Amino acid sequence: MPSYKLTYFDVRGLAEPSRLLFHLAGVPFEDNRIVFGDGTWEKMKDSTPFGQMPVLNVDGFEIPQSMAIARFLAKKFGFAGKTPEEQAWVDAIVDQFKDFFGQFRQLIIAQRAGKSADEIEKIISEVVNPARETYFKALNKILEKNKSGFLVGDGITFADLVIAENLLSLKNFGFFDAAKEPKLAALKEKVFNQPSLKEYLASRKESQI
Ligand SMILES: N[C@@H](CCC(=O)N[C@@H](CS)C(=O)NCC(=O)O)C(=O)O
Repeated sequence: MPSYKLTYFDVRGLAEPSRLLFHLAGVPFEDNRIVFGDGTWEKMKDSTPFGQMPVLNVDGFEIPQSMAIARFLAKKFGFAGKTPEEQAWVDAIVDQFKDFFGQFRQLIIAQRAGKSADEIEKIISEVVNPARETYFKALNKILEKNKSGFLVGDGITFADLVIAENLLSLKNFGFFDAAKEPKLAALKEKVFNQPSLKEYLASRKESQI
């Protein structure tokens, strides 16, 4: 079996879908967590392929970009969709997440930069809320069509992991209310109730994102 090392900050964030894939598949990996602000990342940044994390190292072969990593692992472990058509939809949903996250990230950046309450409110009302509406509408439409409770086909794929993780982060930020979004809430529960994830989820380090 290859030796896997996944390097990221000590939060769920963009690496968590890949961590979940390892647990879902029962494949051992080194969960290499870099402490934010202790200088370690600054020293290693230039040696990473794109100067960012996560990075997956497979027997010395490095892969950057969180969703490329997740897709690679999902293909290896059988969670990328069963047919080319399913795989296309899994990828489309993950791309939809990336579009949304690009918008949502504006809020995180503004908060971390210490922007004023007015500026934050403007980003929420003009960027985050409209983007969330589009995103939730698209996901609801998909779940209405696909009767399995998962987003694509009749089994769990990495798209379900990406979306469930993102819903948890949105809940932590106050942008996801399970009572108002029953289909999305059911998806999140279905993912987090997977028997092979239970032990990890019960013990993992929680983070806002
Ligand atoms: N599109 C990239 C974004 C990666 C990214 O923004 N990584 C951040 C952490 S979430 C990072 O490495 N920040 C440190 C830096 O840019 O120096 C992906 O999905 O992997």
